[in-house]
Amino acid sequence: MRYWLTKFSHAFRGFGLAARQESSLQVHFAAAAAVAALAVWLQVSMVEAALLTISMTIVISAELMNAAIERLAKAVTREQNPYVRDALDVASGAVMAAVMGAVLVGAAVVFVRLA
Ligand SMILES: Nc1ncnc2c1ncn2[C@@H]1O[C@H](COP(=O)(O)OP(=O)(O)OP(=O)(O)O)[C@@H](O)[C@H]1O
Repeated sequence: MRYWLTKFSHAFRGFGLAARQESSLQVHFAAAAAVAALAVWLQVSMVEAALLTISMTIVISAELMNAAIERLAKAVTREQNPYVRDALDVASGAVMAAVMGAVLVGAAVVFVRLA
């Protein structure tokens, strides 16, 4: 039991740290809140709400992984390094892919509701 409590405390520490320090994560939180408000206003179905929730969770998870990779990169070297550059850019690409998917899902839900 103590093992799991320790693991959760580490996870919550990481989440809180990223939430405080990563401005892009704060933008995603604001966007998620706006999407949630829009979903309530549009009275989306349970399935649509689940799709929106999964999409937003993927974006926030990708942003957390990106923040983790940025910190690891800084720990590895402060010098210019082509592998570090590729790793950081691929991590940013993962966030961009997640955001594009979430925008598509959001647009589809809005289209279906307003059509
Ligand atoms: N050590 C490095 N070697 C080579 N390229 C790097 C290195 N560090 C950063 N870069 C390049 O600069 C880009 C921005 O890096 P990073 O995200 O760390 O910058 P930042 O401005 O501090 O970002 P943030 O504001 O999100 O903290 C990376 O995507 C990568 O292309």
